[in-house]
Amino acid sequence: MASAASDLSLICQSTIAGDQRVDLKNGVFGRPVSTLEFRCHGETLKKKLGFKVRAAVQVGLEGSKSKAYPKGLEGAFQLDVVSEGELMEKGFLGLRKTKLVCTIGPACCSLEDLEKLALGGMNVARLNMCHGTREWHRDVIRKIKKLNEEKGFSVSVMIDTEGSQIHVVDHGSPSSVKVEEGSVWLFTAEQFEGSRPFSVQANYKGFSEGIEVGDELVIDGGMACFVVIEKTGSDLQCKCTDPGIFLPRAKLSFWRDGKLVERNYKLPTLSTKDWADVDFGISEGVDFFALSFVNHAGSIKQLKNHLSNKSTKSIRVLAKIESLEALHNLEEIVQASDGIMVARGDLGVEIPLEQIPAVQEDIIDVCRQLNKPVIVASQLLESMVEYPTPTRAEVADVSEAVRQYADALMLSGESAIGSYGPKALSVLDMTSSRIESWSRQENRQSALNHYQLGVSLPDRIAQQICTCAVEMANNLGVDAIFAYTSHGQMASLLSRSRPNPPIFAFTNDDSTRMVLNLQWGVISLRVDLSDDVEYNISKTTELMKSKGLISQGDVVLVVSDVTPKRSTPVAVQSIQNIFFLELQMRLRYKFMHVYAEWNTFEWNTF
Ligand SMILES: Nc1ncnc2c1ncn2[C@@H]1O[C@H](COP(=O)(O)OP(=O)(O)OP(=O)(O)O)[C@@H](O)[C@H]1O
Ligand SMILES: CC(=O)C(=O)O
Ligand SMILES: [K+]
Ligand SMILES: [Mg+2]
Repeated sequence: MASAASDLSLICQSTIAGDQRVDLKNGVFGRPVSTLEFRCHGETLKKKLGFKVRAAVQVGLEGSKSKAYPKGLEGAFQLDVVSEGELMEKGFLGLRKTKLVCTIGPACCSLEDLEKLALGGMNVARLNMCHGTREWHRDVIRKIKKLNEEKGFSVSVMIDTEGSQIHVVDHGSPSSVKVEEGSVWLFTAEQFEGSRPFSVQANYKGFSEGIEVGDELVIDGGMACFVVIEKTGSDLQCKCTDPGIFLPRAKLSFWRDGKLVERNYKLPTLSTKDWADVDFGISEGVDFFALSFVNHAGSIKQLKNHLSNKSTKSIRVLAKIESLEALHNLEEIVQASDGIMVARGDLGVEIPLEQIPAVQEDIIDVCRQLNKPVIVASQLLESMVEYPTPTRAEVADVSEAVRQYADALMLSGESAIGSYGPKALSVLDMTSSRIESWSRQENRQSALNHYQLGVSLPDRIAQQICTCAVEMANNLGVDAIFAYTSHGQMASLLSRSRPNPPIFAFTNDDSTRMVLNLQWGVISLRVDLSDDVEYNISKTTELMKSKGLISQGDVVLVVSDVTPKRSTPVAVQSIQNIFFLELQMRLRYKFMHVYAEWNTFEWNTF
């Protein structure tokens, strides 16, 4: 261990040819800090390390018995029952990495149905505020919390706001209305009761602003098409050019010369109803808000600001990318948010469908660069709303999203109103596990084109350490990565590099535990952490062992962002100096937790 103290070089066995050097000499206050160095040593080092790491955990386990644990560490150890069962049954590499989100609706809102979904691997339950009453939503949230508490699940709750969008008013008429070619329809904002033949009410009176005769009106991204033949005031007479059907709340978009007519309706991203839904979500202790029809970073910042004033717990804000404008402002939106949903349903109303696959891949890529979790949503298994098996094309679509390393996949109508919700969930579960395993075998982990996330030195160090830790974990073939993390930052940085082994994130913060549910490859556990990392490692290893979750010979790589308390008081006059030293300690400290696993235990073993 002592050898690490003065020389801050991290030597990492790597199969990548050539030297990789990360220079941290820019330093703090103009003084050099140190150098992290990754060297490629080939087979010799690999063997040696492999053996020592293996020996290490065994020694760690034996040695831990004689240690007195600090107060607090004896407490709770919460791993959700589903991950525990999966781990027992399939081992570390059998744990699914891709997370699953289910939309809750009338078909799955009983306690029994929710339990079935939880058992089937639902990580996050989504409530769409477009549908259902306040009481219904409250009831569902409470049932999920009850299941978590009483049955040991760890299902997070997401509220998806209604947002503002131009659509057809639902008059409670038949679930679909046929549109024949050549038929002429009136589109109006004028309110009427019940259904009127060949008349459609739009939900917003400015729906036809800027629209001209000759423009194309597309229903739900192509369910039916019209051409505008007459405009009187805000009313439009439209003739059907491509027959199809109207579904309830069908969405309207206008096109001219093959391009979307982009109009600024000045509709708020968060309406009065949305704000009321947000406050309801806060009071019910939800974990995520997914903000519909985000167009720029401002609305995300506004909501985050509101949450930091109103909520005692940390609630994450996801931006739904479902408009052309959002695509124009993608990077600033991703930066401002805590995660993204690729909302392909509404996105397909604003961009041609054939562009969706490429746009999806681009969004996922930006999210990984900027280290934000991303959900791929809508129509993944649409045919399963009605049928018990998916189409081959749907399975291919799911596989593609997994292969692109999306953090999570989402069911909408399949679980909310379909007859085969749990079956659809198991299709997602099995398909993701299969593709993940194939990706590992094919060694398809593409090196991240490393976007520098942090600006400050500690942030840059954390990023380098996590990237390197994942490379080590993959190259050494370790069984699991343990991360000790208060706010989840370290766990998320590890997830960003999509390691082969699962990441067990031990956290002392309940909300961190729940929000990590959306992060690829992370299994979060609630434990009482000490500020002594050595004890954290010994204790959690022992607890995992006592539950039969790890055994002799397993190789675990440890990363920690829980830093020790300073034992000496800060002298104000030499504050610069102390900051410098502290940072060095921190660097050394973190560094040692990637490194220490072989260095410390080398010392223990021999
Ligand atoms: N709470 C609910 N109550 C009744 N029906 C629901 C509920 N949630 C979803 N649904 C049904 O499931 C379908 C798919 O759900 P989804 O959440 O994708 O809705 P959506 O209306 O397409 O809107 P969004 O664009 O916000 O996702 C909806 O069209 C609706 O019929
Ligand atoms: C999920 C959603 O809102 C959409 O796909 O439009
Ligand atoms: K919504
Ligand atoms: Mg939508």
